[in-house]
This record gives sequence, C-alpha cells and structure tokens, in this order.
Amino acid sequence: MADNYNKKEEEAQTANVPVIDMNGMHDPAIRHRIVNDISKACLSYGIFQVVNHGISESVMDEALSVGFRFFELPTMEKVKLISNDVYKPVRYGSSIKDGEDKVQFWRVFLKHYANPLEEWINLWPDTPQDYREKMGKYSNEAQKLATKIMGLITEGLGLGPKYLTNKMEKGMQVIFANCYPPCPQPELTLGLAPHSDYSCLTILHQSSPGLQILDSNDKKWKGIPSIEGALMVNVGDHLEVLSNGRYTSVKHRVMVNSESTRISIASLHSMGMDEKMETAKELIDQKHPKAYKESSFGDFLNFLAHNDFVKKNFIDTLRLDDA
Ligand SMILES: O=C(O)CCC(=O)C(=O)O
Ligand SMILES: [Fe+2]
Repeated sequence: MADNYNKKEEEAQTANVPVIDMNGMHDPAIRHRIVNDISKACLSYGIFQVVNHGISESVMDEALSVGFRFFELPTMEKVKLISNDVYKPVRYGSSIKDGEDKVQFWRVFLKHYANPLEEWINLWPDTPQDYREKMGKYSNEAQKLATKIMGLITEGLGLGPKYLTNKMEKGMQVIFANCYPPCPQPELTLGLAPHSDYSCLTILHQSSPGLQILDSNDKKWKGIPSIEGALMVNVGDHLEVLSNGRYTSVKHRVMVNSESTRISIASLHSMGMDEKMETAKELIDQKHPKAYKESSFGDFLNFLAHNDFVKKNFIDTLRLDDA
C-alpha cells in the first residue's frame, strides 16, 4: 500500500496511451482499424483516449462549467444532498479525511444515476438552475458513446458488435462529478486513492490533467496527457470479467495541485442494477478456464457498503481461486 502513496519518489512519467480517432467508424475498413486499435489499447494499458467521438465541444464545456458552478455553491446548498449511504441514487460526499496512515484524500463529489434520464433527473440538484439541462445533455451523449464503444470492444473480443448493446442501452449509468480544490500540501495528498472502476467502461472528461494510471507493464504510476476535446475511456472490472481476464481493469488515482481547482466528470457504464455480468462463454476453454464469478452493479454496491474500497478491490472478490 505504502508504495501507492510514495508520490515524491520521482516525477511521474507520461503514459502514451493510444488516441483513437472515431471518425468514419461506420465505414467497414476504418471500423476494422478502430476495433483493432481499441483492442490493442485494452490489452496494453486498459485505457485510451477518443477524439471525433461525436460529443460537441459546447456540450462538453457546459457540463464542466455547470459542474464548477455546482461546487461553488454555498455549503448550505450542497449539504442538502450529503449522504454516506452508497445506495442513494443521488448523493454529495467528501473524501477529505485523515486516514490512520496519515493519507488524506482531497475530493468532494456529486454522484447521480443518469440512465434513463427521465427516471433520475428530477432527483438531481436544481441549482444551478441549468444543472439538469447541461449535465443531462452530456450524460445522454456519454451514454450513447459508451454503447458505441462497447460494440467496438465486443467486436474486438470476437463476440460481435451487438453482444451487449441492448443491456448497455438499458443499463446503469452513474455520473460522478468530482471536484479537487487547490490543496495546501499536494505532495502529501491524493485526490482519489488507487482503484479500478466496477463498470464495464468509464468515460472520463476533465478540466485539467491529474489522472494517473498504474502501468501494468512496468508497475509505474504515469500521468495521462490532456488532449483538447478528447475523452478518456477506461476498462472497468466488469469488462475484465466479461473478457475472462484478457483485458484487465486499469488501476488509477488522482493527483492534486496547490493552484487550481480540477473538475472531472466520470460516467460509469454497466448493465442493469441486478443483471449479472458473466464471463463470455466464447472466451472460456481448456487453456482459459472461467476465472471470475458473476456479479451485478447491485453486488458492487453491497461490497461498497461493507468494505473500504481503498483497502480492498472489488475485482479481487470476483476471482475464482482455482482458475
Ligand atoms: O478525477 C478523475 O480523473 C478520476 C475520477 C475517478 O476515477 C472516478 O470517479 O472513478
Ligand atoms: Fe475511477
């Protein structure tokens, strides 16, 4: 664990994660190349960036802007939504705390469910008064993009482009708007502790750099460069399960700085609340026996309710010992 926090050991290197241009994804030849590039990215890093993804700059900018404005609201307004109950569909929370090992996490967040939008949006904050409209537009677009990317991923796994389409379209989308205020001692602090996401995949939009991944090739923490207009896509635990470990969920953490506030919007996509993600039977054979238990988003919430996610990873509870 201690290694995870040893931020001073050296200046973090940059991870040159692939940048995938989605332009032309409906042209078979181009699609073939995109499928291959995504497959390679999932194998080597578990994360990639996408450009020409179809979400307009204004929708992206306005989502970040309304996120900033939400976190700037007076505390009185935000605490209306405060809760430690992990089952709540909408909650505001803070992980700014002093841990036993003197590690602090420097993040406040607003979590809300988002798909289908009409089921959840009335529970979202009503101030700033354009929060629902702006964050709603972005969430909708992110949901569509996630379904498209999942199709490219299942195609690359040899399962076909529609393998999960229906389930993703009807699945859970959890939006985390994260705010990392300027931190007086950034060298002693992380914004968010090392973790992998429970999701199939996560789409991440950020106002400035700060995300680092653990490069599984050399076990070093590396920063992800910021590319104008790009979105990051990372492999989550449920995709690791689906692929029978061919792809592994990417471990990531967030650095903070002393100068400026960083906002990120993470959109986590999975199947329905009680729908179990299982390993695709097409990816199980004698050489690759089934290596994971099935689980749902609801199972993840049960895990979270009873465990400290900083100390224990959800994916470790899903591995079958005898695989
Ligand atoms: O703020 C970030 O860059 C990452 C956020 C994240 O990992 C999460 O919300 O799960
Ligand atoms: Fe994450």
